[in-house]
Amino acid sequence: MKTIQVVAAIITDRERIFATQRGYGAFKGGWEFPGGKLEAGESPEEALRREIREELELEIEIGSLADTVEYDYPDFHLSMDCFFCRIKSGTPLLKEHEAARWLTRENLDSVNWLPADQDLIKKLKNTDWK
Ligand SMILES: Nc1nc2c([nH]c(=O)n2[C@H]2C[C@H](O)[C@@H](COP(=O)(O)OP(=O)(O)OP(=O)(O)O)O2)c(=O)[nH]1
Repeated sequence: MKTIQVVAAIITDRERIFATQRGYGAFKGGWEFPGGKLEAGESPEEALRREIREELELEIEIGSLADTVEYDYPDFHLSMDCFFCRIKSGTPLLKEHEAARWLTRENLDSVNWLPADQDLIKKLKNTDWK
């Protein structure tokens, strides 16, 4: 099966995490961490900065790796590095997403996360947000 390398940002202000709703494609309507596919020659950090600029017009500070999600979708294998991030400058502007929400720990599972994200969401409920 083909593996897709994705990098995603768990943007947090420590109290809340920023979730976005996909606005197009096969997973339209599902909730995710903003991010996307690595391009040739990019490091995960470079790809993440680029994606977050493109999708949200934000500059971020990238912190620790929260998890690498490995998940088999019917058509591909997803390998997704998820980093804790902070906003360095800007206010999120939705260039590609349908909606966004800042979720507290209590309502972290109140949106319909993509299948690959489910285990990570459970884990985040019980870990520190750095
Ligand atoms: N960014 C992001 N993608 C996720 C998450 N969970 C999850 O299963 N994915 C999947 C959905 C997509 O198949 C892939 C992300 O790649 P992408 O955003 O570039 O996908 P895309 O195919 O819509 O983009 P594109 O080819 O149109 O550029 O990873 C998540 O939390 N964040």
